[in-house]
Amino acid sequence: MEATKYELAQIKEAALQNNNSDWQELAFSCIDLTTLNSTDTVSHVKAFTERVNDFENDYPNLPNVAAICVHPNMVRTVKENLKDDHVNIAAVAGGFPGSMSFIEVKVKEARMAVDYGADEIDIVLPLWAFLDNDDIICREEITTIKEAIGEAHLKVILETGALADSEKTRHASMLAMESGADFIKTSTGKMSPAATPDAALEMCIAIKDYHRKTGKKIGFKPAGGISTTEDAILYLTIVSEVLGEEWLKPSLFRIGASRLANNLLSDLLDEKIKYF
Ligand SMILES: O=C[C@H](O)COP(=O)(O)O
Repeated sequence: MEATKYELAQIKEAALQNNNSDWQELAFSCIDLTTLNSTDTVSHVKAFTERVNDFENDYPNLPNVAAICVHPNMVRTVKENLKDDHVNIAAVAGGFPGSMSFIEVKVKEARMAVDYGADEIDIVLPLWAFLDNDDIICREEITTIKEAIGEAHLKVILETGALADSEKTRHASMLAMESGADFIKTSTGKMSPAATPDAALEMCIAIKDYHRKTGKKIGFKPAGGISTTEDAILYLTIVSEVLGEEWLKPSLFRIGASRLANNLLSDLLDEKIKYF
């Protein structure tokens, strides 16, 4: 089986070697800077967006983050305030984080987020169906939401911490990609375990298999609990080892994180920084 070709222990060794400023900058440029708290307010999201606007002036030698990721009702605030055209707006939708709603509501929520300005929509695989082996419902939901959001990119969160084994992770990955996911994402960040290197490895192998079969390049987004530079470089290294350097760019790799940016920045600039 393919998985045996990749030894996590060796990838971890390679990640130690990769932990330099080039890789740290690359990791920073792939961040979906996330605020997904139930206490998020319009004023908080506005201030959060303004930090991203200011970043280019404050750190002209560094790339900005790839996207700001918020709840769907906060998309409008980001859209009204975001000045950097290169930073995308991502919204979680579809009954995030549980996916426990009606398909009609999920579609409407995802579509409304796009109408308010989201470039990317992050939905959760309906685990309530997947864990009952009801692939048909899962495929229908993803396909329907994909169709409803038009040109916006769709990320499907597998919530790998809820999947029993690597086979399930591989199966969920394939199902999501076959149903129209532009990215597959590990976790919501709302349950434990969240992102893990083992799940990331399985998902990257599935992306590679899918690319071999179809020629389509699907992106990968580890998210949930990723807060240190070392974590970020490890996920980049997994992608590099399995999928190759071609995947090491924001169009095919993101890290969803609420706490990582300050730590990466601190390591890049060699001083403790709390910017975001
Ligand atoms: O989608 C992104 C995650 O919710 C972020 O999780 P985190 O707050 O643990 O970094």
